[in-house]
Amino acid sequence: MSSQPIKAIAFDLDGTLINSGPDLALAINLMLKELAREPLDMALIHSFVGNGAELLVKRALSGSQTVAEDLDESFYQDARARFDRLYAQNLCVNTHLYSGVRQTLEWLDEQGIAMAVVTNKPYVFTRPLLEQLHMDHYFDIVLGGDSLAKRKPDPYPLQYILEKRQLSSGQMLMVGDSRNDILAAKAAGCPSLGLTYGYNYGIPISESQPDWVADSLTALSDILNIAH
Ligand SMILES: O=C(O)COP(=O)(O)O
Ligand SMILES: [Mg+2]
Repeated sequence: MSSQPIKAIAFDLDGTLINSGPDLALAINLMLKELAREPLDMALIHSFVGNGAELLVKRALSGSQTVAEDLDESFYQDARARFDRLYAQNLCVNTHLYSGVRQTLEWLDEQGIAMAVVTNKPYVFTRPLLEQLHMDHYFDIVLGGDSLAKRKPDPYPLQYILEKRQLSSGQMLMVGDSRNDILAAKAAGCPSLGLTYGYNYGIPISESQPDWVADSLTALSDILNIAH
């Protein structure tokens, strides 16, 4: 456990704050339909989430976690353009905040905790999604998977925020559902909370050994050790 008080939190988005899996699956299956391919099972598509849109689309076209070696680049580019259009049209059909998220963000805001979003989702989808879900005002820093030169599991996005906020790594908590979040936190020297309900390639988040594991974001009040 961090010996320093937590002053800031970096939140992952997909599978942590919002249940975006249904709409990601919707857009992927609409893309496959346009390509005259069979739809994929929603759980399988969810297991492809975590490394951003490029790998999501490439995995979907391959039908597996491992991208097919013979996947044609121009076929991918065509499919990706279709996905980008279809996901932009369906960002918020079934996407919603997980239970306890809004109340927890509201409470953290009241406590003066500085909050950022660090997602691997392309930025072009991230900002409109936060706005459509009326949660953009909680975050003064929002980084998409393509906002900086490197993305999670690289620590660079977290180091970028620490630098901006003039904080040491022990003062910022990373909260996420994927091993990429925990790997980024460990590499940056930040403490981490792993949530059990999101998308982690079908693997329990505890295997990544975050400092804390919880079933709900409301656990943050205990972790931050501030009287609620
Ligand atoms: O879009 C993804 O692949 C993952 O997004 P996340 O980093 O918010 O979980
Ligand atoms: Mg996630």
